[in-house]
Amino acid sequence: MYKYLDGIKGPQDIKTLSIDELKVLAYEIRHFLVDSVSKTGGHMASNLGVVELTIALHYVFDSPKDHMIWDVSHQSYVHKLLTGRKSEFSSLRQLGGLSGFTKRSESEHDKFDTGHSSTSISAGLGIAMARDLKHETYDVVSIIGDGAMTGGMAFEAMNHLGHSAVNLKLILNDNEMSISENVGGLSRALNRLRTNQTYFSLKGITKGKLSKVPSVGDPMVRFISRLKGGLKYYLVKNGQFFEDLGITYIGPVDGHDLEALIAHLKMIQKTKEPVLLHVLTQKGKGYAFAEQHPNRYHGVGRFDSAKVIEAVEKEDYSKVFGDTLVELATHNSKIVAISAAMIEGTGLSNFRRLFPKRIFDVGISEQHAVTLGAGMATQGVKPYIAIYSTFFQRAYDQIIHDVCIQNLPVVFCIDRAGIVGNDGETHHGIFDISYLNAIPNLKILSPKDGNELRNMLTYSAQYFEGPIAIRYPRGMANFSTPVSSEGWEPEVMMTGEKIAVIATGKMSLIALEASQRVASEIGFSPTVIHVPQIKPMAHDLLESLVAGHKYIITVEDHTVIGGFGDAVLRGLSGKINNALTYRIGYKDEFIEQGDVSDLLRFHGLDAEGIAKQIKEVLNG
Ligand SMILES: Cc1ncc(C[n+]2csc(CCOP(=O)(O)OP(=O)(O)O)c2C)c(N)n1
Ligand SMILES: CC(=O)[C@@H](O)[C@H](O)COP(=O)(O)O
Ligand SMILES: [Mg+2]
Repeated sequence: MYKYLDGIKGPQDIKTLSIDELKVLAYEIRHFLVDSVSKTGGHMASNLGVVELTIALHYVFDSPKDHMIWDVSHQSYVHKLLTGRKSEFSSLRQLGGLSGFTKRSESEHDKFDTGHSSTSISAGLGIAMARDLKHETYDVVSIIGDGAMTGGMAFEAMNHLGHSAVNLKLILNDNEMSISENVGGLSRALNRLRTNQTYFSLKGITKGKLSKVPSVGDPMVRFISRLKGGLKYYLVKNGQFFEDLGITYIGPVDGHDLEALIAHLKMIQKTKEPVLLHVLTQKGKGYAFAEQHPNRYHGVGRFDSAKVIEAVEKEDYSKVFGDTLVELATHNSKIVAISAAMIEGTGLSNFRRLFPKRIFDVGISEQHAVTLGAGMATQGVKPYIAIYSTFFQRAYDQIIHDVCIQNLPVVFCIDRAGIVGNDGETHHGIFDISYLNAIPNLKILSPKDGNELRNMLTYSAQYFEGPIAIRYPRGMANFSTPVSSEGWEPEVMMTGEKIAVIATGKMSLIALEASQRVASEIGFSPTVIHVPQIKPMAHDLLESLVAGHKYIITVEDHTVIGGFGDAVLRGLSGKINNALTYRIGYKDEFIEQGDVSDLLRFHGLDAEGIAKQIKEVLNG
């Protein structure tokens, strides 16, 4: 039971609370978040950091009339709590439950669907421009983290915003962290703003005066906007970069001081030009374990809130990748690793520890990461660019224009290929085969297990004929199967008749399990073939392996539109004696959130579902 939080049905309910009551509300929200997220999993530390900021935003602005755009929106839980969604938190990120991100379909208070980083300024500017075109009046506020601010889209949008002089308000939520420590020149510049001694000696005066600002006519507001020297000079000096772009910089302000936040937000509410309020927050604030280890508490599974989450290394595909790359790099000084703000997630922490000069965290800039690797490859350096499948979408032109046209020996290590689970539709990696298969010169590999991933990486270190993409899924790696092919030719995993089941990646083992089920249930054995190399595909060999089969079923953890099945069947077309063909994978739709096992079952991609479809095909 929470004294204030339980009574919040919408933002109007916090507007009547006093500052002291809002402080109690902030405490209650943190308590609720830790309790609730420990049972469902979710993004913990970022939300704990924005409790006061979100309260202050909803206190000052008038949602849903005013529009708030949360960048990435992994930090939007407090916003969801204040907009009437508390009772749904037990379903957070589960199949059919509350999303972990903002969704327009979920609430009138969610103004844009996000999940990928650095879109909030573009989206906010688009909304604000549409508002002006329609002669409407409301405020648009984009809330962007210091990590998300490193993304190219944010810079492109600020460049446009300053020039267009549209009334858009930016809140820079600066906690000095991306998922791990934030990097880059911008991060250093923000650090200078935070630690400027002149500023802190004046901070008391600034805050004291600003917190008394009641309206646009207030002397302090006029004072700030009129002065060319003094305080204005001093504020301008602090945010020179933004000011030069045409965006008024205000701050920094303590993001856990409700009174100061409210005063500053009221001040920017009055401006009609582009303005950025720099807010300093602490990631994980108020929960000691998360304060000490903000990266461990960035995205969590279910956890015991009374104990710290230990940094255990899971035997997942990312670890296989990271461990293998360390082994390869130990013997080959030309190997380097490139990551776009995902060192931990992609399994590169040990690599960074052992080879700090040969790893490059470029911030949230997948496009730059790819072209950076291309530049290195022209000089004989061997870059391994590790990016999640979903974020790799960002770099499509760079993959084609900068790597594949020049046929450069870059290795793309595509983590989280296939469905990822609870992050949902913005994060599933179910399009990479479709979008990569069309690109000439690119070799695409898709291991069935951890052993095969290791061998593919070893192979890639000796491969200089062009670029390679190796795609592997989120989750624990299987090591139980021997790797029979080093040339990545199709591998017959089970010899049978009539039906040929052709799969790739982790689905090969699931298809094998399904086929073994069918064999033990009804005594019928299909042929099961694993295809480790999707492009170029060994169609001639495949043709001979499926000869005489009446039905061909392809299986992939990917969309069937332009996916693996299409690639198999395109190459076999006209050569398979009118065999009937079926594609098992995701239909032409975005896939919802949920545990991976639930989603596979729901879409007929678990062993039981595939076995059922094999039997249906057999029975006509
Ligand atoms: C294009 C893209 N690349 C990578 C990510 C993964 N990612 C999610 S949150 C995050 C860090 C964001 O840092 P910041 O904006 O400062 O928010 P904080 O977590 O510190 O609150 C990253 C890298 C993403 N969502 N989108
Ligand atoms: C919000 C975001 O994009 C990341 O935090 C993502 O949720 C990480 O996913 P993994 O848990 O698979 O590393
Ligand atoms: Mg941050």
